[in-house]
Amino acid sequence: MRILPHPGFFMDNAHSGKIMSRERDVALAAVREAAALCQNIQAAIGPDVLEKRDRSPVTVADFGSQALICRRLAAAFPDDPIMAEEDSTALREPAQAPLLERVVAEVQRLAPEATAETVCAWIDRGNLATYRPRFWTLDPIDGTKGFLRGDQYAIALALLVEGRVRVAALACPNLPLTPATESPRGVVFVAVQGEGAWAYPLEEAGTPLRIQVSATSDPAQAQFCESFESAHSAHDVAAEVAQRLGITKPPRRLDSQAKYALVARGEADLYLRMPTRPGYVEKVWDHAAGALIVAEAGGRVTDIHGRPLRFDQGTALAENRGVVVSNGLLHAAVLEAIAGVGVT
Ligand SMILES: Nc1ncnc2c1ncn2[C@@H]1O[C@H](COP(=O)(O)O)[C@@H](OP(=O)(O)O)[C@H]1O
Ligand SMILES: [Mg+2]
Repeated sequence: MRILPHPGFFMDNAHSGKIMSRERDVALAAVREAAALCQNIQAAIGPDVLEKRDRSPVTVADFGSQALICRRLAAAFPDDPIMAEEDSTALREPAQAPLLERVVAEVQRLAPEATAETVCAWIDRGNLATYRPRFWTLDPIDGTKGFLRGDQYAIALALLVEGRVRVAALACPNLPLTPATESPRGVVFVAVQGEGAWAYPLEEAGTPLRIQVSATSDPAQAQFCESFESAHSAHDVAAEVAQRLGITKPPRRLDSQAKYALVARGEADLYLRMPTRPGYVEKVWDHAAGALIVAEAGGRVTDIHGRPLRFDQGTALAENRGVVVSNGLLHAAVLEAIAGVGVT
């Protein structure tokens, strides 16, 4: 694969750190394999699925992706618990037998030994719900709505040790490898704490590229991104914050943690996730991988009050409210604007 140069990237063949290298390699291979399953399923989604509001393709992909990743983690790190989004309870109900059959058939394309029983058992390896000193967190398909629309989605995997994200792998099958317009689609972002953030081609051949956040320091020049879905992030509130900052560029709206990736590689300067309803609490698997990738690319991640994200509270970010991601340089100004708008 041809790697297209871009000012936000630089090549580095010395990407061979030993710390966590096995975890990194396993995580990368696992999300690549799950991405192949998701791509097979997304390619077969026709307009009828959207018209009928048939969520079954994303359900099959969600379960299949989780099964494949948990299978790989179980083989490589049998003692590591996994906090993942799905569990097999609904899938095991007799009425769901046709759905389970579809999941098994998709998984078998990549893991021929799969059976209904092993698939359910792999999925249920992801049932950790409480804090552990070392655990993995997984969103098998982040951005389910984007997946169904044929837009952006991600497969997000992270290893947490003592509440800190140490390794992250984020596969974005529909995101171009680089921001260059002619770039091929499909990229995996990988970060190990202390070793920078890297963009790998989704397919196995190709050299990883180191990524960095932008150098934008004037808030008025900032490009921000936010959820496609206004139910996940208050677009009107973000617009008020943007106005206070003097931002004139319209927001880039896309699903999934691909938003973290855009900030990490300097394609966007900010990602704003403004709380919508009082009761919603963000989930660990929706942020852990993206947060390390941005931090290792030189950026900053906090909640709307400037607090670091707490990944030691179980499945929920119970101590946080909303999320603010920036290139670091803009962070203080954004938090001030949020406070000025009175977001709570
Ligand atoms: N009211 C809400 N506020 C914020 N996030 C929400 C939400 N309801 C659902 N979500 C989360 O938003 C995620 C998608 O984020 P985004 O809008 O950035 O694509 C969903 O993940 P899934 O797609 O894995 O279910 C879900 O966990
Ligand atoms: Mg998610």
